[in-house]
Amino acid sequence: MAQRSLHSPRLSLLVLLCLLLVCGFLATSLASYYASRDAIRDSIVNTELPLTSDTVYSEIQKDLIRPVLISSMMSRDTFVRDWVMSGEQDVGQLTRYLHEVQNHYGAFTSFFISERTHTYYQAKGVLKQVREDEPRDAWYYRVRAMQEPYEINVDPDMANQDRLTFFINYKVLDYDGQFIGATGVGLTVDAVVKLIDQYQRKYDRSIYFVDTQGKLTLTGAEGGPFGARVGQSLQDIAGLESLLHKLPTPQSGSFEYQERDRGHFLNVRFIPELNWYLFVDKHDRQAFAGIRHSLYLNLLACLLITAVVLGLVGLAVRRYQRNIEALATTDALTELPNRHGFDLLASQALREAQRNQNPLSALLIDLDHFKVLNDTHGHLAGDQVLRGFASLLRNSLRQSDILCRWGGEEFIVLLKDTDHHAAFKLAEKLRQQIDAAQFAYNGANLQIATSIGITDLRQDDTLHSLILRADHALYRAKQSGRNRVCVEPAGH
Ligand SMILES: Nc1nc2c(ncn2[C@@H]2O[C@H](COP(=O)(O)OP(=O)(O)OP(=O)(O)O)[C@@H](O)[C@H]2O)c(=O)[nH]1
Repeated sequence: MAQRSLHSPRLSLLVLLCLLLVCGFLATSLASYYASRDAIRDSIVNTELPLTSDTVYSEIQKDLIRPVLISSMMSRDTFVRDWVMSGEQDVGQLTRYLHEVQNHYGAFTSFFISERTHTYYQAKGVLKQVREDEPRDAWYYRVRAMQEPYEINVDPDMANQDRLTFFINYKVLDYDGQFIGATGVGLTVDAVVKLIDQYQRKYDRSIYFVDTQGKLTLTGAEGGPFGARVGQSLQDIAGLESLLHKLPTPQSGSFEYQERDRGHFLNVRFIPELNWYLFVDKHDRQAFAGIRHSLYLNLLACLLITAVVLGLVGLAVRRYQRNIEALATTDALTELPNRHGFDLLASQALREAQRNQNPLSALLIDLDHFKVLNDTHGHLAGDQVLRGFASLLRNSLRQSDILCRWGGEEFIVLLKDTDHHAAFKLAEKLRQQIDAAQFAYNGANLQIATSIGITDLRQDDTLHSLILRADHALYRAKQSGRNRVCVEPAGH
């Protein structure tokens, strides 16, 4: 019971320490994880995505400004207007003109559509006649009807294997301001698509364009969000169905949405030249992977540190407890068991002897006139004699005998398997040895005599009754002149 009660505070201490360490480590690790997450999130929302959006936007503007100027010049060109107004006589003249513009300015295509004949001219010659009921020609009728002098449009170029092309469509007016046709140049969006691809690969983000109806208009080579293709509506893409309704207002800004188990950061910018939205989209799993990895490493390190600290504290506490236990049962001066230590050892020895009906004798040993020795030579000399006496006793007894400093200058010995006759012989031998012994102290040789009381164990004895009888025997030894051995046999 005593052992267990010593262990439970140790266990509580270790559990408490473990809780403190785990809570402390968890709190600091999680706090730094969430702080880093917020910092990364801020950087994505406020820096990374807007920067990508700016770059893509400026790339588009760069690509568009030159063609807009060229188209503007074409629409004001007197040759074109004169040629139309003089009845579109020599097709070769206009074709050469368009060919020259296309080659010189590096455009992908150049065109003129005549309002009078509805002929679509381009660098290679006449392409076709535009018709109001042909969906592919709707753009022309739109341009004709619009207020603004020009529009930028993205369409498949039917003259060039339907490659997606930016068209700058300018209205051409005669000298009286009457609409006589539409002209302009087209350039492929390959450069923008390449840029999109490069950014998507390098920075792990999706870049795509969406029109005001929510339809994907331009994506990287591998498609838009979740592989969606141009023409698909955001409303048909799982996870993005409700996105359009939630988009930031008025037209540009940041937005976050959830796609099953991962969050997305979205930067949306309205591009007035195209009447499109530019979407730059990044999911958080990749962004947070690094700090999540460090969080796991942190927690692992914390676990290891906790385990090591607990192990070391456990060892230290166990050693400390052992020392305390030893101190509690050992006499510091003689290093013999003290009365508490003796109680533990003696009770067990008594039980064993009584159970097995083995003889056992108790010797109560008291130094004679020790007070005189103390008074004459000093207390330290007394201590030295007590140490020497204890060591002499220890050396004269068997390992199995139980020896203890009972208090002051009194010692007790339990001799296992020994009746009072044998005990008497041993005690007498001890008494003579001590009588003859000299204890060196400070240049002097000190001598001391002992009185010894002996008794042996009865079946009904307790430790108390056994010692009481030995004490009677000791008393008789003292009374009858000291330096002698007296026996109080069990029968008395
Ligand atoms: N130096 C020293 N003296 C101690 C220690 N413990 C007890 N004593 C002394 O031992 C002395 C015991 O004195 P008494 O009980 O009168 O016994 P005594 O002088 O041996 O006389 P008798 O036992 O009658 O022969 C006291 O003076 C105590 O102070 C100790 O650890 N060191």
